[in-house]
Amino acid sequence: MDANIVVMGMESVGKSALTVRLLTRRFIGEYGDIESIYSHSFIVDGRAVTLNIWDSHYSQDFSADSSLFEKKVRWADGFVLVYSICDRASFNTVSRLIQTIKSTKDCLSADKVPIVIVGNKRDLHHRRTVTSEEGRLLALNTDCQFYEVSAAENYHSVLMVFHGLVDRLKDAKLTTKKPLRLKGIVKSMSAVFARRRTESF
Ligand SMILES: Nc1nc2c(ncn2[C@@H]2O[C@H](COP(=O)(O)OP(=O)(O)OP(=O)(O)O)[C@@H](O)[C@H]2O)c(=O)[nH]1
Repeated sequence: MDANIVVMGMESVGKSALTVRLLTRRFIGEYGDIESIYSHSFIVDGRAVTLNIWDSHYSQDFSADSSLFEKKVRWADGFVLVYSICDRASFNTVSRLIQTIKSTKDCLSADKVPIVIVGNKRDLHHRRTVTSEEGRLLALNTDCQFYEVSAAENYHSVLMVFHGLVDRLKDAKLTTKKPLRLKGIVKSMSAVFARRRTESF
């Protein structure tokens, strides 16, 4: 299976940290201002899966950025929507994103859009402002999957997020590959990963 994934959420919630964790198993702390599409292959239930993962920038106003936002949404087969458990505004943003994504996708398939909601920075529980129950409830009400993770502390939980999304993609009966049409916007990774990119992630 081959699928396009967009990672979205407000600034500083840990979108790059999650993506880089999946790709390299590492947490490096600072990620700079990179927006890239990465290709990552792994085996899920004995089956090879390749995900093209777009670690995307957040735009305050989806409508101001509507054409790019729409392009991202249409390109994507599945979504990882990230908030920080210490930042309520980022949680509210995920809720808005879900509605906007569902209304941007075709009406017929809107209910089935594979979306995983991720509450990140679980290690900062002493600064928590969004409870786990709120995350779970949002997922329940919007027919999404929910995980709380710490990209800083744990690779396994991040892997589970992407496995969960693959399950959703399978449920949506996605089996065909779409070409990576947005290659032109791919920017080079930071020096940290430039070396690693020659290796297979
Ligand atoms: N404590 C903690 N810090 C985290 C975690 N994930 C990310 N961070 C930190 O949060 C900050 C933002 O992380 P990024 O991965 O750059 O966040 P982003 O959402 O990609 O941010 P933008 O590129 O600005 O949209 C960095 O200082 C990270 O080190 C986490 O799980 N726990």
